[in-house]
Amino acid sequence: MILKPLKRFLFLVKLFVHICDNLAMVLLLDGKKTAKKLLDDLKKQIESSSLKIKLATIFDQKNPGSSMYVNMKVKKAAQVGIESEEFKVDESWNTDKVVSLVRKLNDDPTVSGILVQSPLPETVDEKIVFDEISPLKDADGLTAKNQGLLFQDSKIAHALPATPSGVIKLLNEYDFVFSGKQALVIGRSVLFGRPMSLLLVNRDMTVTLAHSKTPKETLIKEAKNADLIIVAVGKAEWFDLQDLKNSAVVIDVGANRKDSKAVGDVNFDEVSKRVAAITPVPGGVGPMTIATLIEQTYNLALEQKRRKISMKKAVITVVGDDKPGIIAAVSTRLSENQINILDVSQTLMDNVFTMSMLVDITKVDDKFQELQNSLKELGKNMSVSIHTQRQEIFDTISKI
Ligand SMILES: Nc1nc(=O)c2c([nH]1)NC[C@@H]1CN(c3ccc(C(=O)N[C@@H](CCC(=O)O)C(=O)O)cc3)C=[N+]21
Repeated sequence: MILKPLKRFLFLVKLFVHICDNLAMVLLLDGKKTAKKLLDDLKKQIESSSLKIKLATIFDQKNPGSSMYVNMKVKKAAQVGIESEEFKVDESWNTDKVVSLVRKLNDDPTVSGILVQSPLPETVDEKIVFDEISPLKDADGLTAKNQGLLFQDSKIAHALPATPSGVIKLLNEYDFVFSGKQALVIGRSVLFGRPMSLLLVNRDMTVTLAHSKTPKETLIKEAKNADLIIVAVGKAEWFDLQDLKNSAVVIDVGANRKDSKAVGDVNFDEVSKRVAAITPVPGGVGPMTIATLIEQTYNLALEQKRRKISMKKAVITVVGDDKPGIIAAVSTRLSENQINILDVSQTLMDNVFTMSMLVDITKVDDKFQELQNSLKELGKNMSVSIHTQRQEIFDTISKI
């Protein structure tokens, strides 16, 4: 008699466990929502900063994926108040031509950030192009300088590769604990796998970086022990290993198309049944990549403004009889001294040549007098008068 209620109770417990087992208990890591939160916050900051921010994008116009992703980035940037300028390249471009374009954008003070969308046409060596971007304008964090700072786990502020950084932000949003845990990253690209594994090592994880030459048995063994599995192999629904920790978190970095639908690198239906949390595609890593790129463009604009304020400037005036070679001689002397010309104006009145230049003397600030004398001497040799003054003097005069 006393056994009956107990049996019934045990049956209910078993039933409950069975139902829980079969319910989709997996937590979806919502990149769309997290990215929106980040961008809403950024929009407010940009509005109150009243900065004029511009992102320049370079991409292969014939690559359908690139056009689509760049369009998405441009649209999201516009929503938070960042302007874009697009530069389309095709296979008629070689590496040198793209490098010249990047250099022009580096020197353009209206451009805050540069994004080179991968892949560029086969006629262009992409890595050379990445490294030509000024680290101060590297919105996607892919230059050797910025990846080197990541390698060093440097305290110096630097842009991070946008996709792996977006993954970290998403995991943080869900309070994922990194330290001491086991990670498996599959894919060793410069854009993603390499920087991703470093970001995790820097957060005290033990990381396995697997790739196309990793034997299947190794992959199976590593996946079984991993607390965090990140898949970036570029093959639709490729990851379908069954033997996983039920506490594992799976991040799907894939951006593939199947029957014109967006699908990831993970077989979602199979894997999501066996783990604790997973990112969906669409709506996972993709939106986080875009939000991170945009946030970094804003950070670059802030840093550029800070440097502009602390920049030391001088005004150089050249007056004398017009003769060929004056401009060339002065600009050569300036570039030998690592001085950048910020602005120039020239006039010729009754054969009297006048030129004024605004220059950046930040690098030679402590040798200002030497510079003054050197230019004065140069003027004497050409029978023109060259006068150099710090710009602060003009600022003070206009205040009086
Ligand atoms: N220098 C460089 N930086 C990149 O960040 C970069 C790149 N090159 N080359 C190509 C990949 C690809 N990529 C994506 C960004 C957003 C989505 C995204 O938001 N996708 C939507 C789905 C869109 C759809 O396909 O319908 C989503 O996941 O919700 C996808 C893919 C950035 N990439």
